Amino acid sequence: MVWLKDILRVANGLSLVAKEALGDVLRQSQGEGGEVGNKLLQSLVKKTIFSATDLTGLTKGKIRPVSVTTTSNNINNSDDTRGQPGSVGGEPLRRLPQSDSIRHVSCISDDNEALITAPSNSGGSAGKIPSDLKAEDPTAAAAPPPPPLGAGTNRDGDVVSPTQTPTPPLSGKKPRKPRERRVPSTPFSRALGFAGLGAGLAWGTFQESAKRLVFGNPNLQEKQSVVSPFLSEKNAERLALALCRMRGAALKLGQMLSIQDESLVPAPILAALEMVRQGADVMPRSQLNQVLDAELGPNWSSKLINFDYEPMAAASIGQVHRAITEEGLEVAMKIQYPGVADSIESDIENVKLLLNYTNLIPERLYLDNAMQVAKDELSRECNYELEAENQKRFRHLLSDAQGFYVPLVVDDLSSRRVLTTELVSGIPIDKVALLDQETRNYVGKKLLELTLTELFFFRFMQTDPNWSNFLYDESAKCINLIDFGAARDYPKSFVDDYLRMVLACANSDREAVVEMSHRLGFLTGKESDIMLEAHVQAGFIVGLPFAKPGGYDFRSANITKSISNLGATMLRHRLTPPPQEAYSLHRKLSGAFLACIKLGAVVPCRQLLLEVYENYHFGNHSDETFAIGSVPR
Ligand SMILES: Nc1ncnc2c1ncn2[C@@H]1O[C@H](COP(=O)(O)OP(=O)(O)OP(=O)(O)O)[C@@H](O)[C@H]1O
Repeated sequence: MVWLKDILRVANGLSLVAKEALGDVLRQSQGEGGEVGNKLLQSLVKKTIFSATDLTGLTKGKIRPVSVTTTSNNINNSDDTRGQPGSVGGEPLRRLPQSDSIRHVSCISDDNEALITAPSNSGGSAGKIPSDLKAEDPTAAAAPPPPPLGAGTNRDGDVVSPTQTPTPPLSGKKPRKPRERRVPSTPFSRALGFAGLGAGLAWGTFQESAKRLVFGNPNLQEKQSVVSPFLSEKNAERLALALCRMRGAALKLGQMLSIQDESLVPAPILAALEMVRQGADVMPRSQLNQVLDAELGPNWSSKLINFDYEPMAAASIGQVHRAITEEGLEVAMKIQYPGVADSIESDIENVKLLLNYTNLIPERLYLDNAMQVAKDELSRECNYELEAENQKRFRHLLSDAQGFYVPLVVDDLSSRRVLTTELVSGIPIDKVALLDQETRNYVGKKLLELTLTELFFFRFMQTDPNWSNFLYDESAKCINLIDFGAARDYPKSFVDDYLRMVLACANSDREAVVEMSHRLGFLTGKESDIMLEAHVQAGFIVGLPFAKPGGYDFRSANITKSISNLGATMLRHRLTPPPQEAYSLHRKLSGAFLACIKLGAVVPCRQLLLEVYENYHFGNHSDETFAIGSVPR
C-alpha cells in the first residue's frame, strides 16, 4: 500500500528534518543525555521480548492493565447475591471467591495533557473501568502488613525495594475520566495514527530542544543525568497516549517494553510507561455491539442473564466484560478490538520505523528476528479459538493439581474474536507481596513449581508472565490462572538440553554450560573470550537460586542488575541471535524469578529443580506429556 508508506514517510521525514535542524542541540545532549537515552532504550528493548539474547532473559515481563473501581455496578458483587453456581457443559461450577485489593491508576486526560492518579479496586481482574473516579482511597486507613525489610511503598502503595525509585506522576495535573474511543480499525486510520505519533514526537523533540536552547537545561543545572530531548516528558505522554488509543500490536509491544529499570529509566518515561501498563482506552458501546453481533450472532444476549457494558479491563487487543450466563455462571467475556488482528504486520513495522527513527537500537539486538517473533506471537494471541484450546488443555493438565485452578471455557459464547470464560477472582502477584511472609513463600514456591512443570513435564507453557495472569485466592490457597493466548509447545530435544543447561548453571559447571549453549544455539563456537565469559557468568547468576540446598531468599541479591551489566557486554559481542524458542521461554522464566523477587519469597529452588531432574526422562522414548497429577514426584 503505497499511500500508507507515504504517510509514514512524511511523518518520518518530518521527524528527520526536525532531527537535522536540531543537530547541534542533539549532539550537545548526546554527550550526557544521549547516553542516558541510549541506555534507556537499550535496556527497554533488551529486557523484554528481545531479552532472549542468551541467558539474560531475567527481566520484568509486561504487566497487564489493571481494572479500576466504578460507582455504578450492574452486577452485585456480594457473596450473598451473586449467581449461584450451576453447571455448563456438564461440568460443575465453583463458587467464586471475592477480591478486595486496592490500587491506584494513572491516566492521561482527554486533552492529551493531564494525567490523573486515582485509586482503584483491582483485584487484578474483578474491578471495572471507572465511570466516576474517586478522589480518595476508601481503604487507605486500613494499614497493610509491614513491607519486607528495607522496602518502602511507592505512590501506588506498592512495596518497592530499596533500589527502586518511586515513579512520580508525569505532572501534578487535574483528575480526568479515562477515554471511551473507537479503535482505529482500518489500515488507513491506523497508519494515520502512527504518522501522527511520528510527527508529534518530532515536534516534541523540536520544542524541547528549543526550550533548552533558550532557557538552558534544568537537569544540567541540577547536575542530574540529562535526558535526550526526544525522551522528554511531553513526548513520553504522546507515546503513551497514542499507544492507548491505537491499541492492538503497538500497545502490546508498548506493554512488553514497559519494564522498569529504575537505575536507567528517566522518571517521565517511567510514568508514561506506567500509563501504558494500566491499559487502553475503551471501545464505545456501538463498536462493541458490532463485534458481538458479528462474532456471536445478533441473538447473543439471549444466552445471558446479564451483560455489563462497563468493561472490567481494557487490554491491548481486547476488552473484558462481566456477564452472567443463562445457567447462572459468572463469566468474563474478552472481546477483541476490530481490526487489530489484521494490522499486526503493519503495526509492528510502524513501531520498528519509530524505533529506527531514534537510532538507538544496537545492531546486535537482531531487531528483525525479535520483531518476527513478536508478529508470530501476536497473531496467535489474536486467535481466541486457539486460546480457548490452550486453556482447555491446561485445565486438563492441571485438573488434579493442588493450588491451581484454570477457569472453564464457555464454548457457546466464544468465537475467534470473543472468548468467554468462567470469572475467577483473587489478587495479582504484586498484591500478594503485601501479605505475610508464609503466604509469599507459598505463592513463590507454587509459581516456580508451575513454571518448571510446564516446561519440563508438559513441554507446553503459558509464556506470559504478567502478574495479573496469576490471581491468588487466599481463602482457597489457590492460584487462579488466566490468559493462555501466549501458550506454546517446546520440542523434547530442546527441553532435554535446556534442563541439562539449567543444572549446569546451578552447579557452576562452566564446560557443560558452554556445551549446552552450543547445542541449543545460543553460541556459535566462534565467540570471543569476553563474550564467552559474560555468557557463562550470566548463566551462573541465573543458576544462583538453584545452587544451594535450603530456601533461596529472593530478597538477598539483585540478580537483575548483575544480569543487566553482563547483558550489555553480550549485546556488543554476540555473533548469533538466540534460538527462536528462547524468546518466550526466557520471558516466562524471568517473569517467574521477578515474581519471586517482587514477593520477597524464600523458595527451596534447588529441591524443586532436583525433583524435576530425578524424575525426568531424557531422550526420545518419552514423548508424551504428563498431567500434573501424574508427574512423578
Ligand atoms: N476469567 C477471568 N476472570 C477474571 N478476570 C478476567 C478473566 N479473564 C480476563 N480477566 C481480566 O481481564 C484482564 C485482561 O484479560 P486477558 O489477560 O485475558 O487479556 P489479554 O488481551 O491477553 O490482555 P493483554 O492485553 O494484557 O495481554 C485480566 O488481567 C483480568 O483482569
